[in-house]
Amino acid sequence: MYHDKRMKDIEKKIDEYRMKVKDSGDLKAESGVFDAPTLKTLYTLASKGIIKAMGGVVSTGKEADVFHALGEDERELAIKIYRITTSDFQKMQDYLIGDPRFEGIRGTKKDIVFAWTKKEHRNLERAMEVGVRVPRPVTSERNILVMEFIGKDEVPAPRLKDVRPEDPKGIYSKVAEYMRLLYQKARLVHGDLSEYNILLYEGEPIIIDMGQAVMLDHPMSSEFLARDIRNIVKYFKKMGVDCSEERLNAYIMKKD
Ligand SMILES: Nc1ncnc2c1ncn2[C@@H]1O[C@H](COP(=O)(O)OP(=O)(O)OP(=O)(O)O)[C@@H](O)[C@H]1O
Ligand SMILES: [Mg+2]
Repeated sequence: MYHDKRMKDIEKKIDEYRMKVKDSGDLKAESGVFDAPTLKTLYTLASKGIIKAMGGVVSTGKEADVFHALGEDERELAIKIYRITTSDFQKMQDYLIGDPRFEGIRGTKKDIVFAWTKKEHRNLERAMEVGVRVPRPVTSERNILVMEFIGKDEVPAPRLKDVRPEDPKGIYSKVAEYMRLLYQKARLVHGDLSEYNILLYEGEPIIIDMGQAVMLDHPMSSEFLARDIRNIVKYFKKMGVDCSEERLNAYIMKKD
């Protein structure tokens, strides 16, 4: 076949990954991520020319694994692969409910994970459109989201959690502005915002992990916002920034 080589490269990378996984005795990751349908989806993305080569694992988690990859023009990509077998469907369904964009998504676990992947893609697009710095989404296909890799030469940017920012006050102001833009312009609440889901790249905060973000008319959106505010204020207070939940809330709510 004409795209044989590309596929072989991907296969090889995946085999290497499997080997690594086997060596560490962690078979869960292996069976959870690269099931046959996921492999097929990776092949589809490769045959469309979106993925040129798979790289190493960036992160393995409960719901998803993130890999490094190369795309067109050697551009670095992050490939987020949601697990079909081990994801928390109940939770996903709760977050999909009340979202007019995904009304009536029921069906199999697979359908829910696919809708979830698309939801993260759309949320990233929406956030980007209103000026929030997020990884630029490239495409999504079934349970795989392809996006801009935040980092350089296969090294991902650290999470806020992993570093002590030089200018915590400046970073706080940006994060507060992003929360406000999300709320006022995109009509979204992140829903899992904390130092775990903000990367620091070239001195700039970048918001990630938007799968669970909900629109303002979601029944839990106020609670999610209150929790996001609590997390952010707690973290930046620890970094010595003068901030409070009340003031951040007022700033987010302020209409201009
Ligand atoms: N676009 C990206 N560029 C670089 N690194 C990324 C990117 N997206 C995610 N990562 C890395 O992968 C990790 C997990 O990604 P993310 O937070 O989106 O998944 P998650 O839903 O939290 O997964 P889980 O909660 O199951 O671990 C992040 O903490 C970050 O280190
Ligand atoms: Mg995360």
